[in-house]
Amino acid sequence: AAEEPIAPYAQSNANAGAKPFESDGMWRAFHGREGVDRIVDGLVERSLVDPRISDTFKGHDMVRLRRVLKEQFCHLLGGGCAYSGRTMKDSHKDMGLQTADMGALVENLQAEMNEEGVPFFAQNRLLAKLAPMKRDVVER
Ligand code: HEM
Repeated sequence: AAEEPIAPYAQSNANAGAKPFESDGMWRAFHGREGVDRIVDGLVERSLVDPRISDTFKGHDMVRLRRVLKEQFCHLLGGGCAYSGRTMKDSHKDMGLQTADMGALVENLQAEMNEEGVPFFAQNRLLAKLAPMKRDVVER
């Protein structure tokens, strides 16, 4: 499916907001590309019907979001993907996100990781990597 055009920006793995895990243990715990694709698709679908946060996603390009979110997770989990998306600060600016929105998204991610059968310790290692991004996502 086609993506909507966006303003140009500098692409870099540094935009992904954290350094990747170095071994392939996490990538395997998430069942590789197929597992990550299922988790990201499920996360987006779950968030689109979640009354707490669904409005936030309206009018945004979900084709692009799915693609770059899959890249970001693959990159961070040590799957060897390059991340081609924007920084976490640029991606979420002017969206007015609050701590509760971050909590809702994390709950949806946990539900998808559970459904995929990702071991609990591996779930928590990913969540610990994402947690510091809160300062770039949520508005002070
Ligand atoms: C650690 C937490 C989060 C991560 C890692 C994350 C990751 C991302 C990524 C990779 C993108 C796409 C960047 C691009 O288009 O170049 C994005 C965009 C977006 N995120 Fe997040 N996100 C997080 C939190 C949230 C929360 C809490 C919400 C709302 C409840 C949210 C809603 C959105 C929306 C609506 C977009 C589309 C923005 C646009 O169209 O320009 N995100 N996010």
